[in-house]
Amino acid sequence: MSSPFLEAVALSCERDWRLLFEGLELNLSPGDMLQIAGPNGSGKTSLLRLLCGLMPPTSGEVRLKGRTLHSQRGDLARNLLWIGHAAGIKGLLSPEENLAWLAALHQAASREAIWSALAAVGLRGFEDVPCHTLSAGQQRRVALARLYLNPAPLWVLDEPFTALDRQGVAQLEAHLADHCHAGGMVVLTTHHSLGLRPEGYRVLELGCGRGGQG
Ligand SMILES: Nc1ncnc2c1ncn2[C@@H]1O[C@H](COP(=O)(O)OP(=O)(O)OP(=O)(O)O)[C@@H](O)[C@H]1O
Repeated sequence: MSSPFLEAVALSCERDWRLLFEGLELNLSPGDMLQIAGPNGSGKTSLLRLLCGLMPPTSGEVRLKGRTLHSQRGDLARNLLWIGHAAGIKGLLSPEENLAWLAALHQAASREAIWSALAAVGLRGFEDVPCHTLSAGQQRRVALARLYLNPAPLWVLDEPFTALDRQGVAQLEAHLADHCHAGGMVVLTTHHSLGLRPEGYRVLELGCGRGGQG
């Protein structure tokens, strides 16, 4: 049997001497969407950071296509797109400039592709204004435009619905579901109840002792 695309094996995470979770197991294969749920401080963001290799686990390991994450750092950018809780964009740069350098971390994008991604998230006409002049929801939309540019199969998203209006939430839900239907994968945290759930949707609840996906 082939390995899952992403797998966490006996994962434990301790921060500031506090054990957030231990023995956590999860796996993702094409088409899957995994929502990490749990109360504030239960370790959702910490888990996403472990899955992206942004910090090491206290014990256990994360495997990408059957191989431990730290042995294949070079492949990570091709396989995984991380969008953190903060929009992660530079206020002095325009949406186009932000997306150009963020895309270049994975694969350079043409100006046409960037403008079309910005149009897809409703930012036509805002391509070249400094991002600090945009509203919170518009800044979030700039970050989310990366989901229209990046070919990585696995998207890891920390609170992606933050600051979006109702139309933005519906559009993002549809885009995530389309990605999964096309064989992509999504891991996300959100306190929002997803209205649109692809077939491979599951929830992993933190904050109730040992981890494990339900
Ligand atoms: N940089 C850090 N250094 C030390 N401890 C941290 C750090 N970041 C988070 N923690 C601690 O780890 C615990 C879990 O934080 P985390 O951000 O993973 O929770 P969360 O479930 O995502 O919370 P929320 O729902 O509020 O976003 C918290 O107790 C927090 O204080």
